[in-house]
Amino acid sequence: MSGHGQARPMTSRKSGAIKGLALIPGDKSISHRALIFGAMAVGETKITGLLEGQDVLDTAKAMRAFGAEVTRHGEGAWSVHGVGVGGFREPEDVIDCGNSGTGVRLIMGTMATSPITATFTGDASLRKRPMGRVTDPLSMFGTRAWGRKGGRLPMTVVGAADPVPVRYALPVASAQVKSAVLLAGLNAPGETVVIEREPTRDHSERMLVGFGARLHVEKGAEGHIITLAGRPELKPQTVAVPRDPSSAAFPVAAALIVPGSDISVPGVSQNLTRNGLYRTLAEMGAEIEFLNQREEGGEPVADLRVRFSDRLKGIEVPPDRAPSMIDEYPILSVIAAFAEGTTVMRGVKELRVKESDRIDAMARGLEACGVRVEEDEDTLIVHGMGAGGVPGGASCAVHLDHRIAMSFLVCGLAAQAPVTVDDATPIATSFPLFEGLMRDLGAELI
Ligand SMILES: O=C(O)C1=C[C@@H](OP(=O)(O)O)[C@@H](O)[C@H](O)C1
Ligand SMILES: C=C(OP(=O)(O)O)C(=O)O
Repeated sequence: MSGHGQARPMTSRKSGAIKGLALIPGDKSISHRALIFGAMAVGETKITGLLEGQDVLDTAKAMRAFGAEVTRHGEGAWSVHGVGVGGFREPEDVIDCGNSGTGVRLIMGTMATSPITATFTGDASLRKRPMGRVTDPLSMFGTRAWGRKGGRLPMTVVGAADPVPVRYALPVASAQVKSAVLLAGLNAPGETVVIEREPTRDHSERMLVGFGARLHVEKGAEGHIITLAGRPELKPQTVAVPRDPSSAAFPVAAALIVPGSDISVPGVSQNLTRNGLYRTLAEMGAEIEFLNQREEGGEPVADLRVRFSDRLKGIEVPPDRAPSMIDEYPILSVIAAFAEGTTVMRGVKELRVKESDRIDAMARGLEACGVRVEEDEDTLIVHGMGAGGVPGGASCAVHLDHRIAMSFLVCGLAAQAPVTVDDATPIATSFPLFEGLMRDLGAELI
């Protein structure tokens, strides 16, 4: 959906207690991967709990364009008839990944070692994001790519006809780059090795093993050394997608800051490479219980019980925790505004290359809401005003960024005066049920 429709402003205002059961949709990262790995397997992969957000729907469309048969059977129930590793056909038209960095980067990796050419584009947000971080390592396989200045979309990628395997140490902590290189390595002969100094979300590694690839991870002085044997036959799987901890963060935050709240959020992934926000909230004194901890669909999950927490305290978030909560800094900065004391978030410069510059978007919006904020290239500092202490009464710019929109709408539920976002439509990329789910819990969204 590279054409962005009409902006739809939305306002949230001080609400009564947030109460009830919050059934969060499927994890976005795992949903993209279920479709892509399913397309690389021989036979039929069955998926339940797939996130039907626009980002994932764009990946489904792309997989069809490369030759896989992708079918929706009912809500969250999908199947993919894969074409096998190296079986992608050349798409007849431009691949439009909409708003999704994960979609475009993983798909570029997947086609990079097949003798086909594809041109990728996206919406105005995605066209600003750097693709060189993916096309640089892909060039080591023999792939060529031409894009706009600064390695921006639209970009044409010519897959390597005769790929060679690669050994690559990630210069940024990015699961998208790691996954793109591993996906390219699937169709290269020999062993492809990716080294990551700081661990990032490990869904690709877990799922590749599940689909039958030979992949192992060693923990050495350099970090994680991930070795993948090329040209496996991937076997179709049944994938049960767990609920998304990044989406869960929004109703969780609302419950923490709105007086009297008490919600249950069942089956949320607590994968250690994803649950940094929840560890941080525990340190801030949030009243969250992690009940019935168990495994579902190969992921550790827990049922969360979250209550209003009037004594949240600001903390220093350890910078090495950043990769495990990278998408949660916008909502954490809202929670921090309702805490007592200062919350310091360092080592977060990757936030500047997301759907928007998230440090800038949060700093400007929080300031407009009356919160004192400091920032530098790699840091965001929020001076908390305590429970009920945020004035609000502002209009915040979303910059085509779903997480910025949801963060400020949550802020308005506990601020003294309503908060408006200039465009709520991007929320549909990751959490199309947000508005209805939040209203059912008692949130006043207008
Ligand atoms: O691999 C993934 O599914 C994702 C990785 C992260 O991006 P980076 O790899 O750019 O850190 C994250 O921000 C994004 O929402 C999803
Ligand atoms: C950064 C995000 O997604 P992507 O990179 O896939 O656009 C996100 O969902 O917060």
